[in-house]
Amino acid sequence: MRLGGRLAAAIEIIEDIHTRHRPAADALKDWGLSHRFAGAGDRGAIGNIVYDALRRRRSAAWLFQSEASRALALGALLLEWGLDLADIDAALAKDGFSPPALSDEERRAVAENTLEQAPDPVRADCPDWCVPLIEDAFGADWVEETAALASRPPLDLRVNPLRASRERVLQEIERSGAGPTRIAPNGIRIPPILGSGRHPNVQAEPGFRKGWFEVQDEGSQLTAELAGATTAMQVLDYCAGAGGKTLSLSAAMENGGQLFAYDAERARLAPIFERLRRAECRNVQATARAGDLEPLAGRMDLVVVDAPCSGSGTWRRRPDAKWRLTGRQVEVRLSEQAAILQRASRFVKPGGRLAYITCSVFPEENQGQVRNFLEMNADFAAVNAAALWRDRFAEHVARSRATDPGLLLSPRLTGTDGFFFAMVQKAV
Ligand SMILES: C[S@@+](CC[C@H](N)C(=O)[O-])C[C@H]1O[C@@H](n2cnc3c(N)ncnc32)[C@H](O)[C@@H]1O
Repeated sequence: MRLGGRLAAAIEIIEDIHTRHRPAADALKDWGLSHRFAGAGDRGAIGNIVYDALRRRRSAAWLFQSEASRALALGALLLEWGLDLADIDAALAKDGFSPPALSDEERRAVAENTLEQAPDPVRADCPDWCVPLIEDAFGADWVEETAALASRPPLDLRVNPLRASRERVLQEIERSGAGPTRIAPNGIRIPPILGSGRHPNVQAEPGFRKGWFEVQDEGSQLTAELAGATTAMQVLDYCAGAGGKTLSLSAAMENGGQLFAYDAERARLAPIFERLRRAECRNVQATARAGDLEPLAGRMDLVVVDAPCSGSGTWRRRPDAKWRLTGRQVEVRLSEQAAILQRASRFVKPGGRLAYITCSVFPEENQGQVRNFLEMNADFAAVNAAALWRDRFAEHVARSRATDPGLLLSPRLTGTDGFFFAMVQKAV
């Protein structure tokens, strides 16, 4: 397929996402199944147009003064693919499968509506209702910070030090353009792809099957590092999910101590068993039965709560979620988080710590939640997260944003997904 046909496919898929309110990944998968002639390169390029259109939806709509799927897809090419109108004209003219050529009205709209004149929420590419929340998080920088959440993400890997060194993994994937991450000690980054390119399928590498590395955003790696798990500890990962942080914690514990991985949803936890086996993590017991945790009450050195959240820090990777999210869903998350924090805190021993992590940038899910917890639990006090960061990542002190309590990571500050980290300690 050439660019014209790929553009036509992307328009069809964006239409499907909007009219049927479906996740982008599902719409792309269905399109692939019903267009089996399209190769992997075509599907990758079409996916890039769709995801770019969703990331830059308001900017694209502003340029064309239209919310139509066609405007969003064309906007993606102008805003993210480095093409101009002449490039698009040439691509459409060459390909019989192209959508109709640009109209005079479309050309006039693009000429008249530059992004410099656009209102802040348009340049930030976020829904209006989120603006007060994001402004509260980032103050005067909120437009630039939110715009960075609308950029293409890198592909980050975490090397498993139980199985391999970073140098060894870098050698294995050297053709991918990978290099060490800037901050995380075990991280590898393959930079964001350009245009129609695709990240390599790293999970097909022999090293992946041998447990040398996992796919994990650098921000997730950093929050797991900050939790400070060490060899002899008793640790509970209370919202373990598929185990991204569990694997990091197990490696930090050098397979020593005991690590309990719990998730209330059996299906979410299911992939952890294979991942633990592959990574040769031998200090982990995983369960979805809350009753199994009872003997651990009051005995944990460290409890990690990687709470369910709005996911607003991951909008680079899941831009469709940005437009589906509602204030009501955030409210539901807020009450879940408060309940989980309370329940998980029962397992902390006197003098032990609880790390609270989200992949949200909204203060009410983050420092607001921790403040409420501290108000209701006088036997806990905040640990200085900025000092923890300084101790571990001394060369990168200026990067994270201190909150009260906790700290925030973001694409613009740390080059990672948006993550919040806070630590509280129980009185002895
Ligand atoms: C952000 S995800 C965890 C991601 C995981 N820690 C990782 O690094 O891959 C949040 C998890 O919390 C789980 N969860 C939701 N409600 C819960 C509850 N009441 N108790 C424990 N886990 C819960 C969800 O099933 C989900 O897997």
